[in-house]
Amino acid sequence: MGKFDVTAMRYMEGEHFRVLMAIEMGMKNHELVPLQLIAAVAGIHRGATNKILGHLIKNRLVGYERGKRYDGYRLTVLGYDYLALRALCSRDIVGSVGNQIGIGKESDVFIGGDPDRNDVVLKFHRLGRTCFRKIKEKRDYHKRRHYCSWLYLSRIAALKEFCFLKALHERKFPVPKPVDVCRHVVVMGLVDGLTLCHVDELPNIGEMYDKLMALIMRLARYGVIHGDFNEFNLMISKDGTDPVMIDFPQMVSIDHPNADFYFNRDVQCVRDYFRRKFNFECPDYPKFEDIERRYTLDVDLAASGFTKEMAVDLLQAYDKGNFDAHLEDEKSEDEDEEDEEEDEEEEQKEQAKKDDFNPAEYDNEELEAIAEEGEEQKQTLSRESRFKSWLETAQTQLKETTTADHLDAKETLPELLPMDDEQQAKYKAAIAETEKRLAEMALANEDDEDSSDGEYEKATADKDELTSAAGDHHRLMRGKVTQARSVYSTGSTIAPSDIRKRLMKEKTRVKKEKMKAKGNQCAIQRGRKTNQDVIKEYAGWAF
Ligand SMILES: Nc1ncnc2c1ncn2[C@@H]1O[C@H](COP(=O)(O)OP(=O)(O)OP(=O)(O)O)[C@@H](O)[C@H]1O
Repeated sequence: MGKFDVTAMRYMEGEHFRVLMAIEMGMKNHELVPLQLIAAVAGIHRGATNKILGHLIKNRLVGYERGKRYDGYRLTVLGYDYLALRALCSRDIVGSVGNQIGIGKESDVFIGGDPDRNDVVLKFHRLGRTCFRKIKEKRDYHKRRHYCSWLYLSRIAALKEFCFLKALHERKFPVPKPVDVCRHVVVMGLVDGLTLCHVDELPNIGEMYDKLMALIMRLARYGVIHGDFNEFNLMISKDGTDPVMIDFPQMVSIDHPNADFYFNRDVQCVRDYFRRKFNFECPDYPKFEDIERRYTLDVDLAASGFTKEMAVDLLQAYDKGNFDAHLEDEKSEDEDEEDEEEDEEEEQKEQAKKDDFNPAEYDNEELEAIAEEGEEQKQTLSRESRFKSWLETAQTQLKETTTADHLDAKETLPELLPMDDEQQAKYKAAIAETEKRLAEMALANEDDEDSSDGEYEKATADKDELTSAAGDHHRLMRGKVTQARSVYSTGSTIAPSDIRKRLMKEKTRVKKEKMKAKGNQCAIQRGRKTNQDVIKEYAGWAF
């Protein structure tokens, strides 16, 4: 157990603490607080804030992290300790910090001194230090960060302890003197003694046993049950005569549904310990039925500064056991890798989902365009019957006018049309109409793709027939025997629905590629952007 290193605090100025406080405030709703926000909250120019942050990072009061989505700063445990100590110093509660005198599951206990050099104990609450380090649980915690950040939980744990300490001390229970609470630090009087687990000899074992049982009963008369009344939470004065309760994290009311269970467990704990350690057994011990309630300490505690909401949050954190985010900086590399792998897996899954063509994912503009196309298609389909009848007429006319043989021609079609005006107009109109139909059908929606595709192919064939028939007719009229010229078509051999799908996929692929920038790459871009902002801001200033 070492000394609390407060050396860096000597060299810190008001602005350093302002920046620390800005990060603390930012962390209420940010996992990582961006530089811009810190500068804005602290009211210090961004360049100066950057410099201060550099100093704080060097002293490990602040951490800088490059997150997946954004970069920023977070307060370290030491940074939070410094903030609390600074506030306690300015309140003239603490004047010095010394050695660590105790270490609990959820706290570090240091000896300190007030400005008059009287001893005080500083208990720094650190929730979830030793257990519950599984990644899954941590992830779960991150998802619920908004209500159980380690800052918040440590703070309410300290507040709870201080409220209980105060209430018990006022009622003359043997507890350390409560001095003050700030953030996650409780300041209390020093108990000059040893924890019961470290006491090997007692001047009067029976008397101590009675005192402990009497203490349990007295608490019950006041309406509360300790809940964790064991050798680790009890201190014995140096002369071995007076017990002092130092910790009561699970104190419950005697109206609690499981109150008898907690009460009996406390009693049994003391009995077992005395039998094991001092070989002392006593047939007399208090029973839950013997309790006569006289006071309402439980009600007073409920009405103290520690609200019900805080109690629920704290209990949830204890139950879930996932409140060790502050240990992230101690997290092993393996765990980091696992985290990243899992994140990547999640991203890949998301990506795979997006790969599937889903019109619902397109933006409004695209949806509107598709709807418009649908309308057009409806109109087209309503004219379908007219088109069919027209086509039939054209086909019969063609049969009448064409011969079986197809003849060759060197000239192009427009040049080869010395037909009479009526015939020329008829063919021209038929071809133009067919081409128009083909163009409309190409734009038609894919909802009825089967039917429209069939029609489309049919129309293409008809048009080709019309064109070649026009050529044949012309050649016959000229009395020349020619071969059918190679026909041309404006229609594509790929179905329009396929083309549309491919275009849509192409669009999404381009979008997806843009989204792929992540990790370091993304962080570098963000860094560059921030630098650009800073440069812009300082334009015209000499450094
Ligand atoms: N007021 C005090 N005076 C002297 N020593 C203290 C005081 N408070 C705590 N300690 C020392 O610090 C140690 C840890 O304190 P405490 O039990 O309150 O922490 P904790 O985190 O609640 O521990 P746990 O949950 O493991 O019981 C104690 O065993 C004791 O040695």
